[in-house]
Amino acid sequence: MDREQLMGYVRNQMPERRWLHTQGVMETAVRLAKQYGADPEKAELAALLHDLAKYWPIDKQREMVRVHGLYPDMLDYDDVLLHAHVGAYVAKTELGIEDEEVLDAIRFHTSGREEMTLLDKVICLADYIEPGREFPGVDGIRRLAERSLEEALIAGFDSTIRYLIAQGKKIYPLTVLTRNSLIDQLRGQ
Ligand SMILES: Nc1ncnc2c1ncn2[C@@H]1O[C@H](COP(=O)(O)OP(=O)(O)O)[C@@H](O)[C@H]1O
Repeated sequence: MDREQLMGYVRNQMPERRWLHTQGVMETAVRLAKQYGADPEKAELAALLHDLAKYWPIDKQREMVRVHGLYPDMLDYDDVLLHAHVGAYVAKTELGIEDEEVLDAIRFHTSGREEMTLLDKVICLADYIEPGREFPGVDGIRRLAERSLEEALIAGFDSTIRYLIAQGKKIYPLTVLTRNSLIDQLRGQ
């Protein structure tokens, strides 16, 4: 599929407000990629595809994670985590995306992972700060994004972890490991 076909495909998978979010993530990811030296084309592609499975029925997502062995430990946590792995799987097997860097950035855009690549960081942060986002603290994260990907991402994960604690929800541990790893990176370890 070419870029226009992929845009049409993704747009058909989601309601209009999520398509606006996707476009916001694309613009922000390209800007961050240029600012921090990642590949803007890969950033735009990963951003376009990152939420493609977000509105797929949860039963279908759970089934795909089980059947295809996509990070099955996620099945014990919030279902919202699944769409990232399902999206990467669909991008690879149905949309012909072969670039593993792009696929990983889709795969880990919600949870993060230890030793995130530059592209992973760009997509994850763009998802937090695209212009349509309005959660408490988002402007502070936007300001941090002007000087440090890592500081901004830590603030983003802090906000997610605080939210999960306030809701009494379980925290998928990879996000905690991701945050620890980003703190080590900031300290130059
Ligand atoms: N480590 C985690 N453990 C459990 N749930 C998480 C974790 N990280 C993120 N989430 C859930 O995922 C949501 C964010 O997912 P995301 O794909 O960015 O959705 P949206 O784009 O709608 O904000 C958080 O609000 C939280 O509910």
